[in-house]
Amino acid sequence: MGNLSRLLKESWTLVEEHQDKVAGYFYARMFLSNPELRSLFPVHMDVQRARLLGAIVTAVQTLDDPERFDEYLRALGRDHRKFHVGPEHYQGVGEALLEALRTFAGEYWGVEYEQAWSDAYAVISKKMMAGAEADTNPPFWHAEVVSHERRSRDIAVLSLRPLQHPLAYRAGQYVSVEAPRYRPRLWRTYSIANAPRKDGTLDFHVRALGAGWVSSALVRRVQPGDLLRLAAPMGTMTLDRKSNRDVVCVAGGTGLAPIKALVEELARYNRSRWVHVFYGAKDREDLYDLADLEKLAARHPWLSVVPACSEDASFPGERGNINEIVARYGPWIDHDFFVSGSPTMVKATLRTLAELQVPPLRIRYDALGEP
Ligand SMILES: NC(=O)C1=CN([C@@H]2O[C@H](COP(=O)(O)OP(=O)(O)OC[C@H]3O[C@@H](n4cnc5c(N)ncnc54)[C@H](O)[C@@H]3O)[C@@H](O)[C@H]2O)C=CC1
Repeated sequence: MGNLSRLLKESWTLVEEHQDKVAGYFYARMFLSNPELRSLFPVHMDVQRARLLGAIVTAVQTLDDPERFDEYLRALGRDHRKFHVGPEHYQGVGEALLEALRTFAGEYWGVEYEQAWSDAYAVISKKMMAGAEADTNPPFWHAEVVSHERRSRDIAVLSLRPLQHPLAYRAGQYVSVEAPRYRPRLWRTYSIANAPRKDGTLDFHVRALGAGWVSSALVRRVQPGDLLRLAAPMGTMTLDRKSNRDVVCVAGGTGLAPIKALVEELARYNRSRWVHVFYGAKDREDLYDLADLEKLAARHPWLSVVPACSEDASFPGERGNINEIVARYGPWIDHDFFVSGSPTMVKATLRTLAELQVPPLRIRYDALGEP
């Protein structure tokens, strides 16, 4: 580990416990120096708070992996154009960040840490600005809801058509979505659930859960004809066309969305790679897209689908958490992996794959929901 990376990790432990407070302080400071930004960010900042801290933590943790760091930050810069964040704002943001860290780190904060964060922020902001500047797309797209289908009590599949400009993306990527009519200025990320289509339409799989305000509006209130807004595509969970290894996809719940897009993409050109999809849900009602997946498997002999339920004792198929099911079907030493689901599901699956000795470089996942 490099010295900078060590200093960042070390100093982060001083504030880690107070993440919420650091974020609150940071935003208050930033809006004080850039009041014009306040009206563009959500009234309730919780989601954005988590996102900022997630971004910092990811940047800090991936400093040893320059390529991932680079694309992640460029995408973050493009994504922030939706808040009209421009090059003139970055200095004030950096000052607010350092002040927030200094305030909450306590007596162990020192010159070395201050310098490390300042250097890291210089790299971060340069990459974010470069990403934003190179982006010739609009800061966000208006998209019309063309269909809305309830698939279970709290899951819906929506189809959207971007107006005016096409939205170019790669299968497996995700975008921030806003429902201005119902939840103005609140953006949440969702994966695009289909490979790019000629008519430009995009599918989303959404589950309304607890306090998920945007998700509950998307499931329970949004109707065909409504206008939503979408920001720049992000994420690195995409196919490597040069790989000829067989593929294993592990999906938990609506984490199926990007996996479905990848399978559709493979269906356009794949002839030689076996593709195994493990699809986990709590009960059979939650296997909301199984019928579609089975249709795809019937059409493509290289595709197999294994559904599993973790809380449905009479399900006539595999039962258990999806990572355990994957382990039962191995060995998987020579496969490419795609993993998508809740953060705890992703973690559990990564642990299982490590036990199965799958090389980490063959595993793709996006920490969606965290950053
Ligand atoms: N909607 C979207 O576009 C996307 C959603 N996601 C994320 O996927 C998640 C989906 O949530 P739900 O549908 O509520 O799924 P869920 O909580 O009902 O879980 C579905 C399955 O995932 C597995 N699982 C869950 N927790 C686990 C754990 N701790 N260890 C091992 N396996 C576990 C189990 O097999 C379970 O049956 C959300 O966190 C969402 O943020 C991820 C990518 C895209």
